[in-house]
Amino acid sequence: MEQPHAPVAAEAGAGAAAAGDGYTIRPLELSDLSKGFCELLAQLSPSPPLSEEAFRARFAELAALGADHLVLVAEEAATDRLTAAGAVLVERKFIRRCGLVGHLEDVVVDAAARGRGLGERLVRRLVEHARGRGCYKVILNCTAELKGFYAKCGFEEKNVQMGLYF
Ligand SMILES: CC(=O)SCCNC(=O)CCNC(=O)[C@H](O)C(C)(C)COP(=O)(O)OP(=O)(O)OC[C@H]1O[C@@H](n2cnc3c(N)ncnc32)[C@H](O)[C@@H]1OP(=O)(O)O
Repeated sequence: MEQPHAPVAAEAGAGAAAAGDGYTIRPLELSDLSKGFCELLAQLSPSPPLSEEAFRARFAELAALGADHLVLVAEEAATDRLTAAGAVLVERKFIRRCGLVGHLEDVVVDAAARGRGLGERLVRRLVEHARGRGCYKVILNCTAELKGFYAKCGFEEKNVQMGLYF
């Protein structure tokens, strides 16, 4: 039986796309909890394993946002394991005639698969989704070490990032 997935799967540019390198980039599915999703996120930030209940609850919340929240993953055909993930959120503003802004978040490629162009492919798909939704820009926060990677993905440095942690 086909696994349920967020409604955004039907959006232009958001569906599964197989490439000749053995990876399929597609929207996150409920079955991805058992395909290494949490282990992948743990390479980005401390991220203890989620219970199936917690994962399902968050998945349902995000699915309710429709195409305004897209999580893409890359699955390796040979292993059925996830090798990359990333998300884009669409912010609905009043300024710019009720303009839309895309926020790129939580981009990660498994350490064993880095340097093969997967990160850039994933980011470009997420950007394409934001553009397709009508966003006038996509923004992100990253460390100075990652400026080169995001420059390769078409981004340029703008302003200063600030944070207030609780
Ligand atoms: C908004 C956010 O989520 S910020 C958080 C980003 N994620 C992380 O820091 C998690 C740990 N790191 C990773 O998961 C990966 O290293 C990523 C996502 C940063 C890069 O993924 P990769 O698949 O290795 O990158 P990819 O192979 O697509 O690289 C594309 C280009 O960027 C370059 N590049 C990759 N990483 C870097 C870097 N750190 N600095 C400079 N250039 C880089 C590559 O050399 C390549 O250039 P080329 O086309 O000239 O060969």
